[in-house]
Amino acid sequence: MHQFQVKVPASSANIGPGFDVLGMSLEVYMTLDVQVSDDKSECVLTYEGDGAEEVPLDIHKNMITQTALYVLRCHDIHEFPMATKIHVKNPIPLGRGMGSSGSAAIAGVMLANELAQLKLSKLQMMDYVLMIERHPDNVMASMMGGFVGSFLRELSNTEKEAMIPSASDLLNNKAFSRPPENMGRYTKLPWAPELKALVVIPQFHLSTSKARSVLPSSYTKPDVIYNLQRLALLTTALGQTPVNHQVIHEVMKDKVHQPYRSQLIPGLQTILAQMTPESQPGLCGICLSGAGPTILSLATDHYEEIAEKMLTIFKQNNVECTYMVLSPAFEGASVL
Ligand SMILES: Nc1ncnc2c1ncn2[C@@H]1O[C@H](COP(=O)(O)OP(=O)(O)OP(=O)(O)O)[C@@H](O)[C@H]1O
Ligand SMILES: N[C@@H](CCO)C(=O)O
Repeated sequence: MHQFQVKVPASSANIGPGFDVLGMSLEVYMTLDVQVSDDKSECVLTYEGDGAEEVPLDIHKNMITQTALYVLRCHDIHEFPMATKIHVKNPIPLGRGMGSSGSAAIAGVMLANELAQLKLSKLQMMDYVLMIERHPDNVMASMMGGFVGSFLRELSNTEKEAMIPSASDLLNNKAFSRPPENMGRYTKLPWAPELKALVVIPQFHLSTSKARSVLPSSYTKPDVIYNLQRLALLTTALGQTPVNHQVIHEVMKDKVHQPYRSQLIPGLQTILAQMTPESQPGLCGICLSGAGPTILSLATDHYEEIAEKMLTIFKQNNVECTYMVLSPAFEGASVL
């Protein structure tokens, strides 16, 4: 019997001004325990954790196994080995801005790579992940680990054609396209050891597609400059010890996505306006985590007080929340 475990961290994307550029992995992990035996039983998927009531267990409908089947199809393999048992444990909240879909796509690609012994490198696996996720910030951080900046290289016209089918059509086997090679480029950025991520997670779902649909199709020059200036400093400010709380607070501000998404997240505007390093000892910066509704705060201490203040503001807006204090998952995704 062949047994292995796929382990993929959650992630937080954007980190303020780095829309679709910056991401950090978070040390809360989805795991897949996989057993392949040579008896004649069916492929079985079981699941526990967040989303257990809603996530399909049919391997042709579940995003993890659909992604694995897409990768296998690209290698002329059309089904899982017969007796594959996959047990998913998922503590990553679905549809909340902690990269659940990116982690699921990575888990699926790593599952296929291991089952079929494809011997793809992490960057080669990222090509398949990017066919599903399309923007690199969450998935590059989850796969590579730590605090990461990334972009998609420019594609030729032929390569652009490979990207025409939607992720949904690729996953549902309604279209077939191999990914362009070496699409994703990344760099790991420094991270000060005293910084931790506090994620305050509202108990409602916000899909990334809905949160992207409220964004404008163009931006004013002052707003673009506002973000670029902050982004440049942010990439080094988060790696400097001792951390400068005030500088980080200023450079985590954003004018590209948060102002538009705040209509979808009651309480976000108040949190951004009221909570500063001056009012909350230990707090550095605050931003929307990914597409939201989770709020990411970077802080050096007093995590509980910061969280309680946010929970109070959310409660005044009739939103219940939970929270976690997490370090970056520096090693990224792995197969054990
Ligand atoms: N473990 C999983 N198993 C199956 N499907 C999943 C899993 N995790 C996520 N998904 C799919 O991804 C969807 C959520 O993706 P979405 O991009 O909207 O949010 P997110 O990835 O949690 O947030 P963000 O991209 O803002 O960080 C779920 O509704 C589900 O369809
Ligand atoms: N950069 C993405 C992250 C969420 O998947 C967004 O904010 O839409």
